[in-house]
Parts: sequence; structure tokens; C-alpha cells
Amino acid sequence: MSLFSSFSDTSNSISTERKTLFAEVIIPVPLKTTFTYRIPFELNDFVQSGVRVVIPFGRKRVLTGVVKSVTQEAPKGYSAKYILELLDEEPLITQTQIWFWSWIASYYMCSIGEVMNAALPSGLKLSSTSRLQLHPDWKNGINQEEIKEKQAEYDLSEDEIRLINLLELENSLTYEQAGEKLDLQDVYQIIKKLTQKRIVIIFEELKEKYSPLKEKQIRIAEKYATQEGIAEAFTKTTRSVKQEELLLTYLSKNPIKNYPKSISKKELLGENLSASSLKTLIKNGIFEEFEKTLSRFEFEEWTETESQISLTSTQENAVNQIFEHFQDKSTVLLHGITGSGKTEMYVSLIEQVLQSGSQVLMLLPEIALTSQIVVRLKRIFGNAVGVYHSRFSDNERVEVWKGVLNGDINFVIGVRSSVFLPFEHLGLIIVDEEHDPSYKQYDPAPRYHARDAALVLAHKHQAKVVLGSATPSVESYFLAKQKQYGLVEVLQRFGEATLPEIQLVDLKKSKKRKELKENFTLELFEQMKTALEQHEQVLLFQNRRGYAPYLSCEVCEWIPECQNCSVSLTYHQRANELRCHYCGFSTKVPQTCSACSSTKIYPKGFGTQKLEEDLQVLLPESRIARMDKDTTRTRTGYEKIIDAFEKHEVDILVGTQMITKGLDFEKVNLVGVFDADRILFFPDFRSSERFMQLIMQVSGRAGRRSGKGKVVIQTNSPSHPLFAIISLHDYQTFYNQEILERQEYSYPPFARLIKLMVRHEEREMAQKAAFILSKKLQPKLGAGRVLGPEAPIIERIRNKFQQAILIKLERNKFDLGKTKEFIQSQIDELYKDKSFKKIQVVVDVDFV
Ligand SMILES: Nc1ncnc2c1ncn2[C@@H]1O[C@H](COP(=O)(O)OP(=O)(O)OP(=O)(O)O)[C@@H](O)[C@H]1O
Ligand SMILES: [Zn+2]
Repeated sequence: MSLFSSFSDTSNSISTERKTLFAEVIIPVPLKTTFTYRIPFELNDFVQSGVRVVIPFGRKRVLTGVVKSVTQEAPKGYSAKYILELLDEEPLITQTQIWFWSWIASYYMCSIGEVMNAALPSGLKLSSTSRLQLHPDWKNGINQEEIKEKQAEYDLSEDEIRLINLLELENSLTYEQAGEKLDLQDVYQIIKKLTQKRIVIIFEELKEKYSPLKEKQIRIAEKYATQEGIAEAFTKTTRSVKQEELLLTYLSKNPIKNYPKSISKKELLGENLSASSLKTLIKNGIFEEFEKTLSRFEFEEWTETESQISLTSTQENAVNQIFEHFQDKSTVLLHGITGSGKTEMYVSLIEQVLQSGSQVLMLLPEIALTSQIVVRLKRIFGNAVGVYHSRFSDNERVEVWKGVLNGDINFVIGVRSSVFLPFEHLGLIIVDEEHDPSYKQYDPAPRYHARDAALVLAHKHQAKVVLGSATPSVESYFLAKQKQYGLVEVLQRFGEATLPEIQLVDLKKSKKRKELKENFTLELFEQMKTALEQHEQVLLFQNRRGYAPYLSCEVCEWIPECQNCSVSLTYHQRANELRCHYCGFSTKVPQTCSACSSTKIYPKGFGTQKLEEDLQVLLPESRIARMDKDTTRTRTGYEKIIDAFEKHEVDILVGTQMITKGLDFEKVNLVGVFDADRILFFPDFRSSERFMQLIMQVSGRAGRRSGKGKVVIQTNSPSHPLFAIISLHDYQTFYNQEILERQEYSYPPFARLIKLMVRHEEREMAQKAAFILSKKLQPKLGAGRVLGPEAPIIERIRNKFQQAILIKLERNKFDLGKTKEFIQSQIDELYKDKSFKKIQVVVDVDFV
């Protein structure tokens, strides 16, 4: 991509008329406006909506912005600074995307710059800034006398001379350094003048982080690419066994009939062929060497024959129903129980939509899920698939972005942020596991819900949406029941498989009978042993990582807490450390109790790491792996664990919620669930829903190919009514009860929730500001709609005290846009109060 510099010689300019144009630019800062910049004349013809530009911001910063629009109107109240550089010849951001960014900003009450920040992969935001140096034509090492002489000749101002002197000293500088060292308001003007005078050059154009992946390739020369040619080539190598070996290897990997196909140099040389002989062959004109730009996503070629799966009649029926609903509805909820074959049904939908020439986006909640599904889909769709998620490198993400933009990639599988890709003609969005809370971005802004944003995006493209889940969110199921969405239900597993049997084990009784082995009840442990004897695999779910949740002093019950947050520290045994899972703070395990100096400090409770270690002692013969945030820090971390489990190199997999959803393992018939009560009794109106989803999903991993799946749940409250429903896999009954409660207490889907989190370093200030804010909101919204303020469960995070205000707005009773404007205006008013200078109000719309 060529980069234009605004400092280039103006004589190149195409435009003859010297119009003064301005650009409205989106900048990645949390300020709720766009900014107007002046377009240098020579760029008049090139700056357009959707291109990236480099602009000065504030006194010293240089940022990448995106042009929203071009206008002839000068900004009012300030004089516009110049755009420094233009980065794209063609728009990199489409008009639809800019519209979508604005929608997200306004709906989720944040700045469009924050949306831009989340939307653009960092590879498209610039790394460093350009560097300046003296032009080679300008005499280096010039003395002050000589400069004086040149001052008249070049018409140099004092500031220009200062910059020249600085560059003599420093060799090279960034824009920012130049501005800082000279302490100048507008160093850009000076740089501009000096570049025009050919005294300064920008020697390193703003460097994009993105660089295409290149590989050396080898190909036989055309002359030798025939039977006779090959024979001749061999005669030329008779004296060298090594050269012959190379030729033979080449031919075995890439027969001549493939000409002009090449193979990679690395592949050809393999482990032990001679690089110097290859050089000779190249020198002698038998081989050619060249560089090829690779896609980072080399898959096997797409061969149609690889999609051999044919849908069962139930599945086919469901797909047909989906298409029927699409006649008059844009969204369909596919409620298909675990193991019903939703993925196969998606494939059929995707194939049909791609054939019609439209683009398809498939959203998945987490990367843990992508690796298995991606492998399945890649086999079918080959190169047409782009995979987009946060564990990918910048370069890979930029490649997907550009592939979607130029039409090479028509089908993207990705997490949350892939709704921001530059689609031009989306035909279908699939939101798999639509109920999953990780679709909501929690921090930082934009706090958007990818499923809901996808619905809006689809509407803009006039595309269709399939929401798929075995445990639909109450909201989506409600809308389907209301006939706003089409509803398609598949309540039967694929093949012979049936849903697993659920056994509740009473922990209290086990404890009384002293039957616990560490944290394993006798019931679970015996069944694990049997499963392993039968060469089956076992999944164990504990939604807590680390070794033990906390340490506690046996004498005085002191519990070490984080110094920045009001939570207890988690004990990580291997590192012999205490860590805060909220802010990352870590510290060595104390030797003595801080309160009573006793040395009796012991771990309490258990996390995945503890389970793993206990198993190594209890079942020393078995192979155990663990999947949680700690073991999957690298991108391949997930893949390795899943792969090993798939290949049955691991017998027991212990994991957090990562292992609960979407995974498909043939030999798992037994699933164990620990510590379920914690989720059940979490004080939140969604806790029943979450509990149902988590348990039904993790249960869904058992017995996917056999009819004998079993789930053992260890609990202190086996008589809780939710267990009765879950044991029967009865989503419908769950929904019927839950929806009544939601209605009674006016929770979603009957109301929308906006949470305001007021933060300050001092508790009193947070309380005071939150109190004032809620009093400002109440008169207009009504007291019953403004709840709180109150301290959230975790009152202090990262050294800030928090107070929560919850706003409940009944559906269809409010002009949502206006209400949000009002709320924002009240927050802004609070900010104006000088005593609340350091108050921060975090707005979370539709918080989950
Ligand atoms: N028509 C079919 N032919 C062959 N195999 C199938 C078919 N349908 C489903 N399967 C297999 O059954 C298993 C379960 O299917 P799949 O993973 O798509 O279920 P799912 O509905 O997505 O479940 P979950 O909600 O648990 O993710 C998979 O191994 C899949 O390959
Ligand atoms: Zn902390």
C-alpha cells in the first residue's frame, strides 16, 4: 500500500482548484465527539470517508483516525489543524461500518472513538510515528555561521532554526519528541515548512504493523518441466548425489504435471537435504527460487467431496423450517438440545447462503470452542473461511479484515469482535450458543452485546440471523414465543445417543459418613474408576481455577485479601503465590498470620489445580489434564489440550466453564460437577438461568455417541427445585417458571437494565456522588425505576470503591434514545461539579 505524505511536493496535486476542505475524523479517544481537521490541498482528491489518516491530537500526540466525512465547512470556535498523513488509497472502513460504529456508540452510550478502538485490529492502528531527519541535500554538520547565511536564502523562522539545530544534535526524532523538546504548540506546521524547503525528510514513513507473510518457494524451470526436460536435468547432476536427491525429492512432492506449481524451500530441504546443492541447481537454471506472499490460513484446497455428512430427516426438516421462517421473519431461534447436530445444520445453511453469493458470519462465544468447530468447518469450506479471534496475531487479523474487504473471504468464524469486520453483503449471521454471557463485552467500552449487535447489523444488510442454543436465553426464547423470531426445536440427539442420566450426590451426607476422598464423593470416584477401566474418558467441571480459593488462619480465621480489591486472594500452589483474579496482584504466601501471628495458615476450598493434583495421587495410573485460564494463556494452549484429549492421550480433563460448552468428545460418558451450589446461590436475578445453562451444557458433553451418558453432581442442596427440572433436561418447564418471575419483578425481557457504576478512590466520595446522581435521575424516571445506590458484591476493585445504580426501563414504555440522552446529561452534570473531578461513571447498557 502506498502512503501519501501531506508534506509531499504540492506540484503533484491533481486538483487545480484550491478548495479548502475539512474532514470530520473519528479518533480513538473516549470523548463523545468527532474532530475536524483541515485537509492539505494536495490531498483534496484523496481524503474520503473510510480512509485512515494520521492527525495531531492535543499538544504532543499523533494518532490514527478514520475519516467520517468531508466537508467545506470550517469548524466553529477553533482553527482546524492539518491532517498529517493519509494512509489508505481506498477506504478501509466501509460506510456500513461507520454507520454501525455510530449505532453502537449511541446504543451503548460510549464514544465512537471507543468503538473504533475495539473494531480496528491493532495492526491497522499505527505503531510508532514517523521519524524526521535532515534531508541529505542539506549540508550536515553545518555551523551557526553557515546557518545564518542560509537563513535568508531559505527564509527560516527562529523555530525552524531551532528544529534544524535539534536534528543536527539528535540525528532523528519522532513528531512527538520534536514537539516536546522544542515545547511548541504546533510543531507540525514547522515540520511541514521544512519538508517543503527540502531541509527535513520523514525518513521512516509511518510504519504499519501489518506485514504480509512471505515464504521462499522453489519451482523447476519451465525448460525442464517435461519428461525429456527432466531426463536432461538428471544428466546435468550426475556427479552430485546430493543434487540428484534434491531433484527426486522435488518430483516426489511436486510432479511435473503440476507445473507451474511450486513448493516451499523449507519443505523441499526438509530435515537433511543440502542447501548448497540447491543453490547450485538454482545457479544452473534447473530450479527457480522466488518469494510468495502466503495467506496465513493455508488450508487444504476446497474439495466438495469432503462434506460427506448427510443430515438426518429430523435435521433436514429443521433446516427447511428455518428457511420457511425466513420468508417472513429475519431471525430464527434454533433450540436444539446438546448433541442434536446444530453444527451440521449450520453447515447446510451456510452452504446454501454462500452459493447464493452472500457472505456468512458465524459467531462463537469463546476461543475454546473455535478450534474444534473450525477444524470441522475448514474440512468443508477450505479457503473460503476466515477465522477471527483475539488469540490471533495482529497480522492474521488484518489479513482476515482485508480478505473480507476484497472478497477473498466470504465466510468468517469468529468471536465477539468479528461483528466489526468490513462485510459488504452479509446474507446470514449464525450466533452459536446465543445464550452465552461472554458475548457481552464487560470492560472496557464499548460494552456491547455481540448477539444483539449482530441482529442490528443483519438488519442493516437485510441478512438473516439464526440464534442457536441448547439452552436459549430467556430473552430470546420469549421473543420466539411472541413470534418475533421464528422458533425451530430439535429435541432429539443425533443417532442412537440420548441425553445423559443425572445423579445428585448429597455432599453433606458424604461428609457425615466420612466418605470423601479429598473432594471426591465415593459415588463419583467409583464411577470414574469404572469409566477408566472401560477405556472411556471423564470430564470434571469446577468453576474455579487455581489451587484453593483462599488461605485461612486456623486460629483466628484471618483471610489474606487483595490490597487493591475487596476480595480474598486465590492460592496458586505451584508458584506458591496468592493472586488476585480481579486485578492481577500477586504476593508470596505469608508464613504467619497477619492478625495473630500463628503459623497455622491452610488452604480452604478447592480449584481446578487442586482437583488435578489430588487426582494424580488418587488415580496415579491415569493421565490427567487441566483446562482453565492458567493453562491456556497461549493460543495453542487450548488446541493442545483439546487435541490430546481427542486423541485419548488424556483420560481425565479437569476444567472451568471452558469445558462446558460446544465440545464434542466421543469417549466421554461420565461428567462430574463440583461446587455447583456457588453458582446457584449467587445473588443475581440471572442466577437460575445461568445455573440451568451451565449444568445442562456440561451435562451435554456426556454420552454424545452412546446411549449411556452419566452426570454426577455433588451438591449440598440436592432438594433444590431447579435440580428436579434439570435432571429431566426440561428446558420448557424452567422457562415457564422463570418467565413468570421475570415479569413479576420486572426484569428482562420485560425491562431493559442500565447499570451505572460510580467509582472513586474514596468510599465516601463514591457514595456521595452516586447518591446525588440517583437523586437527579429519580424525578424524571420515577423512583421505582432507579434502584440503589448500593455497594456491589465486590465493593473495591483496583483501588476504586464502587457504588451501583440500577435503572430498569420497562419495554416499550420509553423512548430509549431520549432516556439515554437524559441519563447522559445527568452524568455530565455530575462531572461538572468540581468536587467530583475524579469521579468515574461507567455505563453498562443491557448489562448481563
Ligand atoms: N447428520 C449427521 N451425520 C453424522 N454425524 C452427525 C450428524 N449430525 C450430528 N452428527 C455428529 O453428532 C455429534 C453432535 O453434533 P454437534 O456437535 O453438531 O451437536 P450440537 O447440537 O452442536 O451440540 P452442542 O449444543 O452440545 O454443541 C457430532 O460429533 C456430529 O459430528
Ligand atoms: Zn485485586
